[in-house]
Amino acid sequence: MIEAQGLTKRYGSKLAVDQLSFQVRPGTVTGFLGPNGAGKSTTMRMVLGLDSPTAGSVLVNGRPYQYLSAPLREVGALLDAKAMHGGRSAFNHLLCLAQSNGIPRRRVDEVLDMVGITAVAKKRTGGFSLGMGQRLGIASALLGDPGILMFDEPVNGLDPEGILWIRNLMKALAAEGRTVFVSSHLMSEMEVTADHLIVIGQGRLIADTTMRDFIERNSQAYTVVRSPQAEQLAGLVTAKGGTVAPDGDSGALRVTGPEPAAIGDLAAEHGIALHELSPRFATLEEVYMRLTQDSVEYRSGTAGQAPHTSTRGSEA
Ligand SMILES: Nc1ncnc2c1ncn2[C@@H]1O[C@H](COP(=O)(O)OP(=O)(O)OP(=O)(O)O)[C@@H](O)[C@H]1O
Repeated sequence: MIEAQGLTKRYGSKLAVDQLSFQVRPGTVTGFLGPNGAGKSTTMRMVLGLDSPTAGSVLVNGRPYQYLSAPLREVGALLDAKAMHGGRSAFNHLLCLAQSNGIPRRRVDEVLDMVGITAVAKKRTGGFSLGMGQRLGIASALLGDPGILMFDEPVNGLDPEGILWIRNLMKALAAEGRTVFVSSHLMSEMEVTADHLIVIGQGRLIADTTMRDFIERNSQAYTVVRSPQAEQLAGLVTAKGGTVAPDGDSGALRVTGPEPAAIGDLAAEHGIALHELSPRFATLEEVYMRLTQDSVEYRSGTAGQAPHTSTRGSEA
């Protein structure tokens, strides 16, 4: 468990983290989202004692990081994949870490195997690709078999196979009961990986909730309905208080108000054939862009445009 209480970090006149309070719990993947410069890395550095808070506190398993007797066995982190000695081999990099933390040598082989870089373990890390570097960084995080794992942008530089691997790894670590705290700018990836979200903007907490709640609360669900008797159905839905609009130029209707089941029942009662009845929710990206647009520090000309929607099961 990671617990931040009134966590604040000021760099000169810049308030990078502003009274953040949150808990990251075991057994789930918690996504940490926020625009560039929102304070995610600063927060993660404070969790690891690499930066000290200006005010407030952050505890790892109930204690400040500095007071953990075997830190690598309690929390493993991937913060900056390039932060390693390029002249050393992957094996030696991990061995040094293991030896200085009382971790047995065989664990080095285990984590090399887990992240799939055994074949290049004796090569100098200076020649590693970004993806191999990420895997080695993850191997370092896993070395102490810690109950808490923190990953800052872990899918950076990974190919689709690598991204899928990281997704499954994070889910598996959480399913083992570990605390998994991960930041990413890849919303589509976060949407299928994280169960819980902590969203910050300009150092302040914007949301701390489940993925499902975050999307459902902050977007209006609607149903796409396709029927050869669309006009008749539209009249019936409107009479019941629903709102009907064309769904783009697809010929389908976009119905807001009644649940899909109620629309289906209404159609059946009146002998209206349905060719499609699809519940739709906003994507995480769409909701995120809307909620964080006021706290974006660096903005390009097209940011926030062209929202997309996704088809999700009605249970989503
Ligand atoms: N050592 C530092 N000295 C001065 N300002 C800093 C320092 N570290 C971070 N900042 C500032 O604090 C703010 C938060 O930065 P931080 O790197 O934590 O954001 P972030 O959410 O991780 O951003 P990104 O998504 O771009 O990695 C930014 O405005 C940044 O410029």
